[in-house]
Amino acid sequence: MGSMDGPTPTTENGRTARTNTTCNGNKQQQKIQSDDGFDLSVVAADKENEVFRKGKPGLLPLEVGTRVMCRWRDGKFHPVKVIERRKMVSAGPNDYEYYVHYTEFNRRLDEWVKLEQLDLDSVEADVDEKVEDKATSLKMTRHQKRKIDETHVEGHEELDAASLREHEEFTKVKNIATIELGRYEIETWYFSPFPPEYNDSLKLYFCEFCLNFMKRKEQLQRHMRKCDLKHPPGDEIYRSGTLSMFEVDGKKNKVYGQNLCYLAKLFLDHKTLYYDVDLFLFYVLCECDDRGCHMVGYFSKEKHSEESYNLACILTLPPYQRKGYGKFLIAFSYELSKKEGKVGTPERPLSDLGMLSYKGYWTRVLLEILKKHKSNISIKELSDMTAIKADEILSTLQSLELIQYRKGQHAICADPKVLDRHLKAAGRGGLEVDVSKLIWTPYKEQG
Ligand SMILES: CC(=O)SCCNC(=O)CCNC(=O)[C@H](O)C(C)(C)COP(=O)(O)OP(=O)(O)OC[C@H]1O[C@@H](n2cnc3c(N)ncnc32)[C@H](O)[C@@H]1OP(=O)(O)O
Repeated sequence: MGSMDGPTPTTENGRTARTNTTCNGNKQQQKIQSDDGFDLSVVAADKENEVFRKGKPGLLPLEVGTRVMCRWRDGKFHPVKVIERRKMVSAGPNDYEYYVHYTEFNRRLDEWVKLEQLDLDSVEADVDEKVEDKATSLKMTRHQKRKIDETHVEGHEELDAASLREHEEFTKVKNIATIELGRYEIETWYFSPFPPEYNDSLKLYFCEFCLNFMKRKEQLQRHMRKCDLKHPPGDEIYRSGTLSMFEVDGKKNKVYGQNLCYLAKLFLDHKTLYYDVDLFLFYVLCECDDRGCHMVGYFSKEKHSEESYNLACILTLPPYQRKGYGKFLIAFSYELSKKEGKVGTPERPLSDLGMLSYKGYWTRVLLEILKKHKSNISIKELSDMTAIKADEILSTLQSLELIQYRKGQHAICADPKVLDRHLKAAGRGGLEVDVSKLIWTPYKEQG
């Protein structure tokens, strides 16, 4: 496979990518065929690349910021940007691994790749670094501010450009690669600001009940012999079959709340990590068996929200995703809002998966009501029935083209056939919340 100068393009994919891109990765290369159908452009490109590599002895190691094509797990080449590089153990001068961001994909797919996964012929000549230099030499941008808020490391307002960049770079690369939680080993998605003593650990071991985390398996085994929790600390407010929901008060269970935030940040990108867990309630969903209650996912909720947020962060742990638990958690958050007699909305920004789940939930809930009531119902009534904010009802129905604007007013036009078509397209409903099993009163500050 790869030599010190880069991979020899012997695979079909390598060859395909090469024929489609030139050295700067943008222009399409003309396909030249010989009489017997052999693709001569490959040979031509190989020659050209040879020259390119020889002509650019400084190509390797690649600079941070380089844009290049990279072979992904689907076997195809995709454009990436190099975020970071590291020398490999027992390495030659150019033996680096590269941490890349696939520019077409979400950041959770960022990963370390080997040189042979990169198509060096597609390296773009200009490295982005200069542009980034410019940005960091200016005052802090909104984006940078947000990045810092995300990880909530205090004192950043004081940072000079160099330290700021150092911090940005630090958070760009996933620190923990995998975690062990209960019977699952889970690959992480994003950076999470664990205390510095965990910085050198690629894997962390979590107690699935108290969520304490450790660097070594033996520590976890020792801990499990002592830990007397078999479910999240707090009140069980819902039980239906094997499914239970626990309400954990961040003020009463500070360490648990913080551990949960560290864990959740590994799968949440644009969310602030609040150390100040006192202000939150955590609703932890569990599948229960004779060994205990195993966390499936959770959502957090501010005790008092001025913006009528009924959910701050939501997570279904990856092994449990796409099984309807996300919609269950969303439905649960609205059931709590109904009990409070308030409308609610999730805190922004929503992630891509968060947005998909919410849109799916809103669509299904609204269509099912419209099916029963035909169009004789107003947005206000829908909002009262569902605890969904009127704005979100309007935008959902607008996206389904069920709203007409007549005489200065929005009117719902719901043809039963159209409703059925949309309902079919809306997919599965998710796990149902059986409201009769919810035993809960809204949070009240204790005197
Ligand atoms: C306010 C906020 O916190 S925003 C941040 C939201 N949280 C995150 O992004 C954390 C990481 N992601 C997750 O934890 C999960 O993906 C959640 C919580 C968003 C959804 O949880 P899940 O248990 O997978 O949800 P559920 O099984 O009910 O599916 C929800 C719907 O979202 C869509 N969806 C969810 N995941 C995917 C996916 N990977 N690809 C395509 N569609 C998806 C589908 O429409 C799905 O319904 P379907 O399976 O019937 O087609």
